[in-house]
Amino acid sequence: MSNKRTLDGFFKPAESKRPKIEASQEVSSHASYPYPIPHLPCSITDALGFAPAAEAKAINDQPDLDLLHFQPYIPKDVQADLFKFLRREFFFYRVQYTIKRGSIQTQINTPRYTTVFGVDETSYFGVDGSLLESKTKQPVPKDRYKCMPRPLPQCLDVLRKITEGTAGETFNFCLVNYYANGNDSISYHSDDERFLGPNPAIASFSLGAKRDFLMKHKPAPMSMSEPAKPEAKPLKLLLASGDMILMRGTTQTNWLHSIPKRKGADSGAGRINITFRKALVRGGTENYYQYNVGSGGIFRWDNKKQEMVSWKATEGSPTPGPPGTVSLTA
Ligand SMILES: O=C(O)CCC(=O)C(=O)O
Ligand SMILES: [Fe+2]
Repeated sequence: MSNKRTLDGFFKPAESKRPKIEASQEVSSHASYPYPIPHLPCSITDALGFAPAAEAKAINDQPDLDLLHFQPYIPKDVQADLFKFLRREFFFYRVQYTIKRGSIQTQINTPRYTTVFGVDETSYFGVDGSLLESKTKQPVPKDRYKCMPRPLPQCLDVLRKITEGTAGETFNFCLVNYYANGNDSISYHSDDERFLGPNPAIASFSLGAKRDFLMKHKPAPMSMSEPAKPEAKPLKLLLASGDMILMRGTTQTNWLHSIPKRKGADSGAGRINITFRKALVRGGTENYYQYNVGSGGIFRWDNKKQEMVSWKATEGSPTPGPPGTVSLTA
């Protein structure tokens, strides 16, 4: 075979020469972060300028259901890079908590890695990262929150702004789930807490492994006065890397959703889910940090081991939990 370079060779994009994911020099830091989070590499930020990459399919042919499904939202050429960047750069938690039903206490082990950023509408972060009251613009008293709210890092804020443009909504919270494999899951629930207000819009992104997204209508309350509504059929959407589901209107009030455990194809691979939401009152901030940060250890992605590993803080680094709690594992 000749080594002579052909014209074709000159004009073909040199795909293999593209740097993997170049590190950004700039970082997002905050007193509440265990360590800084690099800004998105320019290659990813630039590509996000082309989002949404596809028009949305409306799914609203069932009672009380109002969904938009973007397949995909994140352009194909950066889906894998964005997934790897976020998995590598975030700190995650594996939250445990107890619930009491009557006299019986049960320990719940959240079956996925989680993290959260943001603060409810009553507060905002000043340019120096300090927490200010929305009404008075004065510093929020130290004991206002049991948790330590933290601002969205730049890498999520870029996506938040684009998503706000698409959804015609504003968001102040970002929850991140990492499903390490098919054993990780989220059970049937609705994101209808009162602190989100009526008819909350929730934008939900998928990156990495494909997973089923199941939806079913909540049981209708028995009512003599209201006529029976037509039966709602359960729904199964296969969420692929780069997809975004916008859930809005009466969806959360009336429908439950879940990501069930998965066996077989793709069950060994990881998936990141990012949701943007708007919490109106303080209770939302306390709730989101309690169930997505908690008081357990911090986990980081270990690229050699290809798994999340427990991370030990160096002395003097801040703990992300409520002030005064010991939140680092050995
Ligand atoms: O992982 C997903 O797609 C769904 C996550 C979810 O429902 C939630 O975090 O409330
Ligand atoms: Fe949810």
